Amino acid sequence: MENQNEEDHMVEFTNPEALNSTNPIPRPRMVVIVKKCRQLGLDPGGFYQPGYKDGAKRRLQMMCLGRDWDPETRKYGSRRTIDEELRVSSVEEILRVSIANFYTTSGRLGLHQDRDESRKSLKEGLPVVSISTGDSADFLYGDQRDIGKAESVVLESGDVLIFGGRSRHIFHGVTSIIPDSAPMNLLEETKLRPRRLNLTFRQY
Ligand SMILES: O=C(O)CCC(=O)C(=O)O
Ligand SMILES: [Fe+2]
Repeated sequence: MENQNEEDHMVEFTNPEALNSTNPIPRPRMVVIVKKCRQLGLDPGGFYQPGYKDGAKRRLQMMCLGRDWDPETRKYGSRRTIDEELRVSSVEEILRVSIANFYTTSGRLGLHQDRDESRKSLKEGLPVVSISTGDSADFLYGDQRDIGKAESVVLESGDVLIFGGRSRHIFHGVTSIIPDSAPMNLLEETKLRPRRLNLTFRQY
């Protein structure tokens, strides 16, 4: 959010519901999600390795469903035609923005805030809903961009992490992917290579 003062960045982790990790997605549903992402990801307009403004590459593969987020300009553009496919999902209909990240075992995502959504969405603290599948990840979060002061939690396949309200502006990132930690039956049923797929949903 532009012109946000330092105080607005402060996050209090007093509301456990604002940042929680549970395991609510049943495996058959996960299989459907992973297969759909795999199919969309292989299409033109699917997964690609985004970069930073300075030319460095991010250490993950990304695909936007719903509005298209440009990691270089950090702005949302119009929808991609490929979206029509996933619009069958009611969650996507409501929340409008979904970004899929695909991590190999060397994948990482530095500490950052999700703050490119509309001023209204950010101000209201509308939650980011994050679904993890495949290999587990060491996920870091905190109220400052400081790895040394951040807390960590392992996100496993099937975990849903929700950060909204006062936790909407947490700094967060992925420090490592835990090799060979994906549930074997998920890999067998989806033919997903043993990697991590993360889906985030946001209201623009
Ligand atoms: O992969 C994750 O768990 C986090 C993804 C994320 O923070 C993002 O896409 O903004
Ligand atoms: Fe994020």
